[in-house]
Amino acid sequence: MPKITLENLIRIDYEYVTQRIIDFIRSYVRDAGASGAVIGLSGGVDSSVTAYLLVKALGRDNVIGLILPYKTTPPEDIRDAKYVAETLGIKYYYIDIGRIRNAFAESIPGFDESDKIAVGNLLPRIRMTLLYYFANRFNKVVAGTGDKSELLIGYFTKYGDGGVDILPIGDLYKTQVRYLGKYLGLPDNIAFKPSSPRLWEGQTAEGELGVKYEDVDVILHALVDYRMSVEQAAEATGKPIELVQAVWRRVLNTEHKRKPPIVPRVSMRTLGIDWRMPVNKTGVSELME
Ligand SMILES: Nc1ncnc2c1ncn2[C@@H]1O[C@H](COP(=O)(O)OP(=O)(O)OC[C@H]2O[C@@H]([n+]3cccc(C(=O)O)c3)[C@H](O)[C@@H]2O)[C@@H](O)[C@H]1O
Ligand SMILES: Nc1ncnc2c1ncn2[C@@H]1O[C@H](COP(=O)(O)OP(=O)(O)OP(=O)(O)O)[C@@H](O)[C@H]1O
Ligand SMILES: [Mg+2]
Repeated sequence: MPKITLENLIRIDYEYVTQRIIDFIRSYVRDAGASGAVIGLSGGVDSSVTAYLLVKALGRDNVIGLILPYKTTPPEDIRDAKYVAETLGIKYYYIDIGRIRNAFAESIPGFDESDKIAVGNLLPRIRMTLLYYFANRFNKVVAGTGDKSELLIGYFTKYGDGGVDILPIGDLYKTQVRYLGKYLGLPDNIAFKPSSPRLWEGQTAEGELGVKYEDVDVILHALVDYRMSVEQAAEATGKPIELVQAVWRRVLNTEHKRKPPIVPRVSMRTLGIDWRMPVNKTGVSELME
């Protein structure tokens, strides 16, 4: 049985990966007939790396950044998001989403501030709405920033930061994204910043999940890429079986977030069951070409 380590996981060819992703972004945006991409800049590693890749692929004049802080956003995140936009030389908009968020709070009967998840998830969903406003307005696609770790364990808000058009770094684990950031020239304070959705004060990803991304990543690598059983993955990674089980449970419980909504069959041909249209890689019907 192979030994699965973080050292091996981060030893990938970052030059090759960068080129693959650049080619993907460029051809996708072209084939979709869009003029570029819009991205939310949080000052975190995922959005910073994705922004660097977008600019390499599309040129700085075709990328728009949105900096969308709420009061739970720390000042250093705003500073880092501005640093990314200004270093890349892209146009960016700064919109404090406090008033929008509070309009929801005031409009919802019985709004319960103590429900961290229901209330916190409003923030990514407000950001998604603003990203699509700019995408519609300037004929752009919305670039998502989810990485393979977050996508597989479902650590994102459904139709919030999960509501996007493309996921350029979706096949890279969080730890790999950090080293890709270094390769692309991101400063260490962004590349190695502890991950956080900043949905409430003091929230960190590892605090909420109860497991470090370094562990999540090797465990997922064993379970998903090597197709190991939970027992095999525990042995190959040297991680406790309870931890491996907990990660696997997250993967299974969040499958609904990675799938289009399900339709029950009541007719002769049903979406998602036997309606299959030949489409090109942008999802547009090939019959139109
Ligand atoms: N089996 C099923 N089939 C179809 N739909 C199902 C379902 N189970 C739940 N659902 C639906 O999904 C909803 C729950 O999912 P969702 O609304 O996303 O809510 P949930 O997964 O509970 O919360 C989002 C999580 O992602 C984290 N997050 C959010 C944003 C960014 C980041 C980050 O990494 O930075 C992390 C956040 O801290 C929180 O832990 C349910 O209310 C229900 O509507
Ligand atoms: N204050 C913000 N302004 C603009 N976009 C934001 C803001 N906060 C979050 N987002 C968007 O939501 C995405 C998901 O947040 P998430 O925290 O997972 O990513 P990140 O901050 O880039 O990296 P990390 O997961 O390591 O914290 C961000 O990448 C960004 O596109
Ligand atoms: Mg973050």
